[in-house]
Amino acid sequence: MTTERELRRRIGTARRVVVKIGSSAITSFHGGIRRAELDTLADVCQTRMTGGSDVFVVSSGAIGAGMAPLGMTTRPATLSAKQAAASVGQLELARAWGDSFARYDRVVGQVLLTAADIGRRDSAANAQRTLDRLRTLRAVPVINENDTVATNEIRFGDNDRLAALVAHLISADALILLSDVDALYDSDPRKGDATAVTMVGGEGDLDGVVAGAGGSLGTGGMASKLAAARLAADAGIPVLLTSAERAAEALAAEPTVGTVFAARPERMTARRFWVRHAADARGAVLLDDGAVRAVTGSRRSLLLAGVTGVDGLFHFGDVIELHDSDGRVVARGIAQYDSIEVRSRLAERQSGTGAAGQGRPLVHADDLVAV
Ligand SMILES: Nc1ncnc2c1ncn2[C@@H]1O[C@H](COP(=O)(O)OP(=O)(O)O)[C@@H](O)[C@H]1O
Ligand SMILES: N[C@@H](CCC(=O)OP(=O)(O)O)C(=O)O
Repeated sequence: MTTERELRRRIGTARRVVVKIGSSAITSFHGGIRRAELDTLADVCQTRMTGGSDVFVVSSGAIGAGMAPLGMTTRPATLSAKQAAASVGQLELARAWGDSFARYDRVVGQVLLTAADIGRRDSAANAQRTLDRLRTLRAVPVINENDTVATNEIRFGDNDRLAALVAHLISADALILLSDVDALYDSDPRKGDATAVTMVGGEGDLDGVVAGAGGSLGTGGMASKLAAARLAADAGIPVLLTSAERAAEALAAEPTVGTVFAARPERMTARRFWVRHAADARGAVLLDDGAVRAVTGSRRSLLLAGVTGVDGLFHFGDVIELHDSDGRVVARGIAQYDSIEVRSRLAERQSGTGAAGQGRPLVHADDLVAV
C-alpha cells in the first residue's frame, strides 16, 4: 500500500502532467477572464516545464469568458446560449493563454475535443498524435471541450472527465485538478464546518464524504471531480486536487497541499479501460436478473439466453451497454453479434423456433466490465 508521502512524491516528480483548471479559478461573473490568475498559472506550469516535465493544460472557462462580452449577467441555461457564450469565450481564452505563455516564448496549441472524438479509436488516436506532436514542438497544448458542437447527449458534461480521459490518452503520470476549493472535504465547506481529506487510497476512504454541487461558474461540482479521480485511478494515474491559488505548491516537487488520490495498483488494461470509460456505446441490451448476476457478480460471459431486449443499431466489435430490467447500466462490453442478429435470435426464441441461448456469447467475459 502506497503511503501518502510516496504518492505525493510520485505526483511531484511526474514527467507528464495534465493540469485541469476550473472556470471558477480563472473567470469571474462580470469581468470575464482573470488575467492575473491566468498569468500566475502559466508561471507555475512554465516552472514545472523548466524542471523537465511536459505539461498539458485542460482549461475550462470558455462559457465564463464569453458571458461579459455578450452582456450576459447570469450563467446561460440553454444549450444554444452556452454554445454561443463558449464560442465567443473560447477565442478570448485561447488568446489569454497564448499571451501568458508568450512571456516565456512559448506558443500554445488549442485542442478542442468532444466525447465522440475520444470515443472513436481513429479520432482518439489522431488527437493523441496531435497532442504528442505539440509536446515535441515545445508548444503547450490548451485543451477544452468543443462546446459549440457538443450536444447534450454527447457532452463530456464536465472538464474533469475530459481531463482524466486526456490523461489516459497521453499516458500521463499525474493529473492535477485546480478548482476554487483547496481540498476534498467530508461535506461542502461552503455550507458549514467540514474536515479536509488529505488522501484517498480507495473507495473506503470516501465513506461518509458528501460530494456536493459546484459554484455558480463551475459545472460538475465535487461529484464530477471524484468521478474523474476514479477514472484516472483505473488508468493507473494518481490525482491531486486543490485550489488554483495553491497551484505553485501543487506542482512543486513534493506537493503538500490538497487531496491526493491513489491509482489502482494494477492499471486496467487499455482494452478494458476503453470499454469501461472511453468508447462510445452504440447500443444496449436488456438483461434478465440471472444474467445481471452472472455478469456483475460472477464476471461470466453474457449469453444470448439472458438477453430480453435490444436497443439501437450495433455491429460486431462495437461497445454496447448492458442494462438491468430497470434500465440501469450495469456493465459495458464488446458485442460479438450485430444487433440485427440478436433481434432475430430473440424473435426465434419467442416464437419457439430457435434456441437463443446456444452458440458463442454475446459479450465474452474478457471484454466485459461492470459499471
Ligand atoms: N465535499 C466537498 N469538498 C469540497 N468541495 C465541495 C464538496 N462538495 C461540494 N463542493 C463544492 O465544489 C466546488 C468545486 O466544483 P466546481 O464549482 O464545479 O469547480 P470547477 O469550476 O473547478 O470545476 C467547490 O467550490 C465546493 O464548494
Ligand atoms: N467547456 C466548458 C467547461 C465546463 C466545465 O467543466 O467547467 P468546470 O466545472 O469549471 O471545469 C467551458 O469552457 O466553459
